[in-house]
Amino acid sequence: MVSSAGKPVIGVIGGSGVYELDALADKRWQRVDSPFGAPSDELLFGSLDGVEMVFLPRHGRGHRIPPAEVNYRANIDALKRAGVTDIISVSACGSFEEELAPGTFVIVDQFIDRTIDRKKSFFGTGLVAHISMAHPVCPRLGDALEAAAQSLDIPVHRGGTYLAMEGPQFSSLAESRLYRSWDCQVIGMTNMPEAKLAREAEMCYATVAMVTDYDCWHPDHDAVEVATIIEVLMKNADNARSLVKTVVPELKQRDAACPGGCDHALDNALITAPDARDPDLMKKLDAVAGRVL
Ligand SMILES: CSC[C@H]1O[C@H](OP(=O)(O)O)[C@H](O)[C@@H]1O
Ligand SMILES: Nc1ncnc2[nH]cnc12
Repeated sequence: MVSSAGKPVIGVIGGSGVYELDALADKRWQRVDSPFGAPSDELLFGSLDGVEMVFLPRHGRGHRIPPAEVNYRANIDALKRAGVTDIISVSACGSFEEELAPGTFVIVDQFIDRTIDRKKSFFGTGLVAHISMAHPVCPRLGDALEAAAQSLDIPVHRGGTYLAMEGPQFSSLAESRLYRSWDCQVIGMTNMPEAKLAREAEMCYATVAMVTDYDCWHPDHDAVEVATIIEVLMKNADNARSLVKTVVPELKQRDAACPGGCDHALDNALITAPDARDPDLMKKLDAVAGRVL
């Protein structure tokens, strides 16, 4: 089993507007099957500065899949099967704070999950697991992303809460105000259950939430529309590409296991007695939970 103390394999999940990773050398798209169904697309394998990389467009090439229909379990399972140790999630988001203007990259550190119609766990009847989500973002990945953004002079903000909404419709004004009153900093539709599943799969996970709009609460800005998001994303695409190119070499060598314990998340999580476990489910979990099964 791959350990995050050794050589990392960096996965990038590309959100809206990010459907390729041009910078990769020796690129090849390859199908990876998962017992949890079909991932959003083939995986793009390659390397960057000698580091093995795997890219997956979250909504598929051409943006075919809406946020609630993304098979998050298949995506995370496929990345795990591909050997990925660390996931950088690149996501568009709306901002709830004046200071987090469009173009800002927010390295969030918390999530509130308001999604309602998604499969949120690899585990279930026959093998029950309860992992900790107290600190859902990998501190080592977050540090590296923050430092890389600073070195590139990209406006970056460390920390903040990402409200994951169900969508696909954007929020009403009342909802937008409610989330602001909850002290959320940004909003999107995809990072949950993605972050939960990455943790269950013992992978380091961090989000670069790229602010594209002020949702609909700001008196001086129009309510968010897809056209605005794409316009801002196009302007930020170079920054996103540069960030990935800069951060990956920094993640190359590591002397220790994940300081946040992401790579041992299942150590104390399984509660089902060994003789009560479902062999079929255990088989499906060979990649996600193989280390502890
Ligand atoms: C294209 S507008 C809304 C869409 O954009 C964000 O997607 P992603 O997180 O994959 O960048 C947002 O969450 C919505 O899914
Ligand atoms: N305002 C917003 N709400 C939800 N998802 C988004 N993605 C980008 N902007 C968004």
